[in-house]
Amino acid sequence: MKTQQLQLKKPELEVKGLNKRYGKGCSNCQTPEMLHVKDNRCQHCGSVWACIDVNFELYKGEILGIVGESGSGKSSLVKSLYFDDAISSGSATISTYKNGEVNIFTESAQQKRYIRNYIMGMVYQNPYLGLKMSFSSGGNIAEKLIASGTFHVGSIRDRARQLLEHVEIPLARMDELPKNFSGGMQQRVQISKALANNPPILLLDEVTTGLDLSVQARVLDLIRKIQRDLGVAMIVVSHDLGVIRMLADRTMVMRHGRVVERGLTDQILEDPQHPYTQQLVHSLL
Ligand SMILES: Nc1ncnc2c1ncn2[C@@H]1O[C@H](COP(=O)(O)OP(=O)(O)OP(=O)(O)O)[C@@H](O)[C@H]1O
Repeated sequence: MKTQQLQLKKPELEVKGLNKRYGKGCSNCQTPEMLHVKDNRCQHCGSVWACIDVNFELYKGEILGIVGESGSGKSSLVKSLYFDDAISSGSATISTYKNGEVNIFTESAQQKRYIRNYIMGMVYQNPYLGLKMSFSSGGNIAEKLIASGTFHVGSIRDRARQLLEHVEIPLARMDELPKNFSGGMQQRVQISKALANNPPILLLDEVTTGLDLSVQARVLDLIRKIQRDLGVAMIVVSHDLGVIRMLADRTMVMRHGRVVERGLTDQILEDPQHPYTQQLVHSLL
């Protein structure tokens, strides 16, 4: 989707002024502007401003890539959005949640659980964070469905079959523990679990990092297929511009907690403006 087309639509997710600090902070780092250093770490108390004034929109059915070197704040951003980590300040609204009129970060714990169950799915780099390895693959999906109020065993198994088929897990393995699966299969089960309740937004954090190239390609194909078939809006986090090039319509480049460049992925790859992006792009060539 092109930028002009996107701008005519209401964003699915809109994030404004998101700040996230790890650590208690001290009189020298109450705000990120006070740091006066090249990076985002306070030299006095060691606190880190992992996300600094992050603003962006995510539109229905698009894939937004977030790229940057290790420690640039990519994971902190998606973990904050999924409420894994509490933010320091900022707001996010979702058009399909209370008409986009409520800052999701100030909602109650119960409402945040609702958002995690129905509105957002998350796929982690480490499948141990997204899956219960002592539950079968079908059981993992069932857990998500039960959390959202589906209790009929037949319906749960039907939905689990449908989801596992979608991610190309042989149905004969539905009752096996995912800890016996390969890394690529575990990621595919994680994706199916994250999609269990048809969330309009899917967050994917370095989901192919550490996989063999051929396995990586299969997972990337699957992500593209899901976007095509289901029209889910996705945020794809990766340190690898190759992954971003394959998947993302638009891309944001992060460095030391800040977004230093954003635009159509092709544009960023062909004509990077920020010296840091130029460096990233040249390392890909
Ligand atoms: N739980 C935590 N406690 C303290 N500091 C943290 C914590 N998690 C992340 N950080 C710091 O926040 C900064 C951003 O980390 P983050 O994991 O978001 O970066 P990233 O771009 O996702 O990198 P990577 O791909 O290596 O995970 C880093 O300086 C990191 O050390």
